[in-house]
Amino acid sequence: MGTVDEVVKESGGHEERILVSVRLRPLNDKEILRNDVSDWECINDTTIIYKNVNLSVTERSMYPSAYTFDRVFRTNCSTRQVYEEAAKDVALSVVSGFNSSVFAYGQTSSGKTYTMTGITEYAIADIYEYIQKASCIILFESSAREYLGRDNSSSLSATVNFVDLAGSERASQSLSAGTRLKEGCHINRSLLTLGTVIRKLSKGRNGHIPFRDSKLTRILQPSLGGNGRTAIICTMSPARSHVEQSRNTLLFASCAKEVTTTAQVNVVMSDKALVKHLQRELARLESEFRSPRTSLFPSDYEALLREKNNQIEQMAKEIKDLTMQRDIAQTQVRDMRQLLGDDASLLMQVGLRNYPNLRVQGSPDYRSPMQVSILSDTPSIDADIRTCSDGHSRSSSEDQIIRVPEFEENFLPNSSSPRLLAGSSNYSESDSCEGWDEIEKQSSGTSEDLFKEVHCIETKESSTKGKKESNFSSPEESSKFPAEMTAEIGDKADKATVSPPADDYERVLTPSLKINGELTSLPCKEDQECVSFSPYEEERKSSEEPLSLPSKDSQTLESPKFADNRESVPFALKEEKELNCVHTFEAPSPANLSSPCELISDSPGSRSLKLCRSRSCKASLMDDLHSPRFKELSKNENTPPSRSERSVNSRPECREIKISPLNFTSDVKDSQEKGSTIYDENDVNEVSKGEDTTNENVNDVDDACDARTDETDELQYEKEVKECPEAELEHDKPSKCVRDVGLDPIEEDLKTLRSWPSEFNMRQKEIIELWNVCNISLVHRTYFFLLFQGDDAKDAVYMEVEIRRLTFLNDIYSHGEKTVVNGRTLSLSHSMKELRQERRMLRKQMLRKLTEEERESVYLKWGIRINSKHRRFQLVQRLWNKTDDMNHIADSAYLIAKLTGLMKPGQAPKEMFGLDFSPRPSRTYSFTRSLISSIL
Ligand SMILES: Nc1ncnc2c1ncn2[C@@H]1O[C@H](COP(=O)(O)OP(=O)(O)OP(=O)(O)O)[C@@H](O)[C@H]1O
Repeated sequence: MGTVDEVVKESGGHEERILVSVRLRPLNDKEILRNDVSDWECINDTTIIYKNVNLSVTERSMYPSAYTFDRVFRTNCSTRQVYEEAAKDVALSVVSGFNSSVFAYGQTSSGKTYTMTGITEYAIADIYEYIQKASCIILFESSAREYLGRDNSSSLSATVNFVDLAGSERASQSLSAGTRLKEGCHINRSLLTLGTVIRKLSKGRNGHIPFRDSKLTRILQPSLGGNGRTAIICTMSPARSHVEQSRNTLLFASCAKEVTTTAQVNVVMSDKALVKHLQRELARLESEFRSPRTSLFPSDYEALLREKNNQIEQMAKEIKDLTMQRDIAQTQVRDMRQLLGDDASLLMQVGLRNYPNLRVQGSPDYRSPMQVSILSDTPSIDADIRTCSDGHSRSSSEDQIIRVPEFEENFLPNSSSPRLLAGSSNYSESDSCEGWDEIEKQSSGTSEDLFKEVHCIETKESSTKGKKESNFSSPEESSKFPAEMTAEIGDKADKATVSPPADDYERVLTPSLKINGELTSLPCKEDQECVSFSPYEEERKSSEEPLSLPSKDSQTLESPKFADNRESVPFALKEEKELNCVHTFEAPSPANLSSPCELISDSPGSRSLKLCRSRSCKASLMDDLHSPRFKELSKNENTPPSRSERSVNSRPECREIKISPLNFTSDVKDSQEKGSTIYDENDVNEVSKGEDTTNENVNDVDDACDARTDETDELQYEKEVKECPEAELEHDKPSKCVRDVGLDPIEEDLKTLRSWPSEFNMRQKEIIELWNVCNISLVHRTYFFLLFQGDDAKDAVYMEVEIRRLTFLNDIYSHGEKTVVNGRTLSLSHSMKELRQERRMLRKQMLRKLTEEERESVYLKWGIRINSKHRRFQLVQRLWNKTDDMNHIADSAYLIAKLTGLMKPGQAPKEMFGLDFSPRPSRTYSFTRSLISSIL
């Protein structure tokens, strides 16, 4: 027999027969005394036989001699054994919710009470044991239900009956009378009814079952009627004297053996539980009805499985990518830590060589927390920051120097930002660091030197008599051009010979003809190309594509952006070995406003290039010729009031100066030896002092300028201003005419330098405001902001260019107009769109460039909740939005520099903002492409 748990598990609602057993008791003392014999014998566990050999043939034919039941117990079997094998299974069904009954059936004194007493005791004991275990379980389940909020008030309800029937007895044998006899009759009737019911039940449930014929059968109906398990233990005496009762008992047992019952679990549920159960069932059925997935076919399961597998693969890839990113980040952190662990000399080396100084404007005590936070891995930063702060914009080496890490990664300014000019776009292929190294090699110390060289030329030029310079440089001798030009001015200033440029050169210039001393503007043939040098220019479509060369540019100091494209913009200057430069202006017609320069010719066979060189001319490279700002500037205090009255046609005094190739080196050397650097204030003063001498040497040019004053019409003037505004200024100052050709910026810059710090701050704020209004690229702003800190006098030029450019854009945008630059339409909406794209890029870069800790630090600093939903979006939206808060501006710049892996500012070519004074690297360098690759 199994345990209670096993019984519970095995209980089921299936049809089964009544378990019938027979227990044979031993002869009792009375029977023994009577010498009664035992005629019954259990031959095995299931069969009992009648062994009286004295029966007649008739008796033998009437009564079977062997009876088989579920279990037969011999006389020596214990009640415990009877219980275990004949009653326990049924009795313990009650704990599983089945009704159960255990009967003891047999004649009087056959041992019914003797058997049932034991069985009941054992059964109760087992049930009690089960209840004890179950109580713990139920208690636990109740707690769980309570915890889970489940209401399960259903319970099992079953009964177990232990029935000790009265024994049937023959009235004759009991010798009872009176009430005892009457009782015996009722008992026998009940037993008879029970027998009848059993017999009928054994034949099936067809027909009427007389359960109500006796109280006994009415009571036992649930146990016999089907919903319950029943075990009948028939007890019998082995004595021959009771053979008839024993046969009846066995007959009863045999009938009972045929009776089948179908026991079912009796579950009792409260109304509340029933309602909830039904509601859940209803919800489940509705869910199945709505969701076809619950009734998926095998094919659907396959598709679902494939989908899940794909998702798993996708997630595995993402995990792999994230792991790789994490490893990279860890490597970077490790490298930085190693860097931190290096000695100070190494830091200095790294800082000076590989991390060019980035000058940062700041208030005296300004120190950007953001900077410290972001660049905390760059040890030199803090030190540099601490040692800085001069109180205002940098103007010396004591300025704050910020080293932005990851400068090996270049960045790409937004398309709306000024692009690298032609030369800049032709840097080399991939190794940006190498490119920078190249720049450094070629221009170490360099831009300054060359700038000085240029101004030395100007100084020297100023010392020549009546000579004017042209800044054209032949492609073959670009680096020498300024000197050559200067020399030519010195040698042939009075020749006014036309040096016809080659076609290609002519193509990029807006020529104007000067015939018999009169200049005639020629339409610019390549306006678009000329404009392409504006700051709005997109990167060149191809490095091989000949770049348009505005005459202004060609007049300006040697520009790297041209140097790289010299081969594609061949000049005839070398062949001609002379360059005519006419210190005069052409006032272009409105149609030719974009014409940056004019080509003049005074003879059919030759043409003179009217070259106007001035700072403004240089600046105009980056400015739009239509810029109203330009017009305003042209009317500034440095502009003689009479300039607007000049006429192009009345410039006889503006001689054409034939310039032949010069020895740049020697000239530069001479100039440098004289210390005539344009931005050296002392030198400037010297130049100013030497003004008279200069004037004497250039009288003819001065005369020309004077003469022009009376003939200039306003329109022409404006055109001139747009093209060569500074040069025009020189015409207003005859006494300075020649010197001004090269040195007019000096005086202007000199004035500026005297109040430069405040001037710088003012311009910087103006630029920042305009950036904001015009939706200029944040990367461009950042680069410009970090690059130009006012510590260099020539920054003024760049800032002026930037202001003009932005003013122009603002003017266009404020009128809702568009402008087309190099085939590209610029408008406010377009700039806004590009700004949004750039912000998206920056958002992505935050994940790539900043560690999680850094990002959290940034969020905290910028007042953004770390767990807010669109925290990166919020952050990029705040960048550069407080134009009046320089701390905010600096923080924005540092963050963007970090995100974009800003290029090495100290080595970055400033010409990307329109001007350049440094030589170009000989090798090509796809700077723009490297920027793109660094961002994408
Ligand atoms: N298996 C047995 N082993 C030994 N003695 C037994 C056994 N069965 C019954 N007896 C004895 O037989 C006598 C009669 O038993 P019991 O009272 O249980 O019979 P009964 O069937 O209940 O009679 P009644 O129907 O009158 O109640 C008792 O003294 C009992 O001890």
